[in-house]
Amino acid sequence: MPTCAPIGTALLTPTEMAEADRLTIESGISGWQLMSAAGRAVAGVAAEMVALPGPVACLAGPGNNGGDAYVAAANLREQGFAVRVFALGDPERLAGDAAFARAAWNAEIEPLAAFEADQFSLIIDGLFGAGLSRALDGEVANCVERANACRTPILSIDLPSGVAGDSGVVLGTAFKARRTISFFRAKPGHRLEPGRSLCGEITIRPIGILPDVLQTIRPRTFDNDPNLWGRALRWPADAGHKYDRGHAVILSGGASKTGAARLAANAALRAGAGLVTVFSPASAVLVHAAHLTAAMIKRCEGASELDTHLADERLNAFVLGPGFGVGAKARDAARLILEKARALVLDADGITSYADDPRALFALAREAGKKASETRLVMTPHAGEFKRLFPDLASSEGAKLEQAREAAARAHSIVVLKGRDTVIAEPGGRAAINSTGTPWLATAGTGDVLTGMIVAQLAQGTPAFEAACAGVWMHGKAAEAFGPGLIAEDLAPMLPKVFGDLARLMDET
Ligand SMILES: NC(=O)C1=CN([C@@H]2O[C@H](COP(=O)(O)OP(=O)(O)OC[C@H]3O[C@@H](n4cnc5c(N)ncnc54)[C@H](OP(=O)(O)O)[C@@H]3O)[C@@H](O)[C@H]2O)[C@H](O)CC1
Ligand SMILES: [K+]
Repeated sequence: MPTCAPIGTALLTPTEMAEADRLTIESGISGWQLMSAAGRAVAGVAAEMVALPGPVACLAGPGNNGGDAYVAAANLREQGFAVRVFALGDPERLAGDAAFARAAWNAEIEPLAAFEADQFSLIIDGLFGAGLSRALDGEVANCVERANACRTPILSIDLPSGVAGDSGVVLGTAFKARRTISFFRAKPGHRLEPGRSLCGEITIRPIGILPDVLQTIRPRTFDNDPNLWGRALRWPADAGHKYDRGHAVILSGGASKTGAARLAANAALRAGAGLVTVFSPASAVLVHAAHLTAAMIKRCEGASELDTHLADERLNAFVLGPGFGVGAKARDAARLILEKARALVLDADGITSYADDPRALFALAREAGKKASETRLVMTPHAGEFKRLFPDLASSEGAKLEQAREAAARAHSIVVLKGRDTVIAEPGGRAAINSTGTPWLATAGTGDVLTGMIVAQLAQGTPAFEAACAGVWMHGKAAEAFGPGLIAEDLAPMLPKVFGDLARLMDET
């Protein structure tokens, strides 16, 4: 099995980043050194975006984000660019490192009201970064809207001003940047929508903060990439056989709703489950038989037949929901599977079946987890399904990361809250934000395929959080590999390429 770096790529909230600064400064590197490095890095990216002599506008706010902008302005001037600085508030009131930075600029500072966006070849946004504390309004909001309305490219320092670093939520209004440069590690706001889209291309540069500080900070949020879960992923053993790779079961709906189960079944096989069986009502067995080849089919009419089949302990991971139908039959199936502490991916109708009594599901998940000493339930809701089980959490606007985290703790399960910025959260508080995928994934049946990719990892014995993360990542990578024109059936055939790339990536790390 390939090996991979043990820790994930951490995403730091503004509070954690401030702690990283503090610990670094404590170790002997000054705040001014950090700001100088940050400002120089900003100037470097700016010089990639605009030809000499510019002109370049630097917008400087009242805190250290503004400090970075003054350093960048001075550096660009040294390179020969024509630079004008526009400040929000009274620059005489800047304190600490930002006051040093203003002194280093040592030239005219104009008020923000004098800034005219269309007179420049580049705008550097140094109004607010990690210290954003409230909605943009008045003069600042007006300036942002004027800049967004013209075609001048914007380079944002740390975050587009107006985007909250911990959630990606827009407070009032925000710059729409062509590029964003941030330092040391990215923040959740760089990955979560709408922040992610407003950042444009993101560059993360080291500025002298020592990675060791992460041992003290112990971040809980990560990029969903193989650094996080690669070591935990099961690969076929050299002398292994198919039973070593688990037996996944997909529960099918009735005769007119069988496609979803087959999408999941084929994806589960391609994603590495040793065996896959579709449990089908009698009325749908022949429909499946006409389409399935490597996947097996077994009649399963209802609770008592399912109970009988569950006596076979090799059936270790299940998908329930896609095309299954909403109601007591789904609840009975989920209960039987979780009572036997088998791994369960619950999606679509399976989730909706618990809309009236989510706590019954959470209790089953808690007991299954206790019995197996590991999380057994993975839920894969989109925003609408999430709201059915967690109406109170869904009403807290925009804070997707915290919603998923809270839901996972409450439901004793892995919650995969889907979207362009899918969040995967576990009950213990660890969460990952996914960035793979393309807009073409917004098409019928792709969610069914995702359940197959996750159940395949569960069947092989990968722990539930890592199984969900890996499934989500692969799903996105498969879409990227296929490109435009994608439909759900195209995803599983891309997995051989995705696994090949993954193996190479992990060999390199
Ligand atoms: N390790 C690093 O990443 C480093 C980053 N650096 C840069 O520092 C900033 C963070 O600096 P900070 O001073 O903490 O915060 P900001 O500059 O982002 O903003 C704080 C000031 O802005 C005022 N504020 C906040 N929101 C608004 C608003 N909506 N309207 C008006 N004014 C606002 C805030 O006022 P308060 O009243 O809330 O106090 C502050 O005055 C980081 O983003 C990086 O760019 C360092 O250079 C080096 C290390
Ligand atoms: K900014």
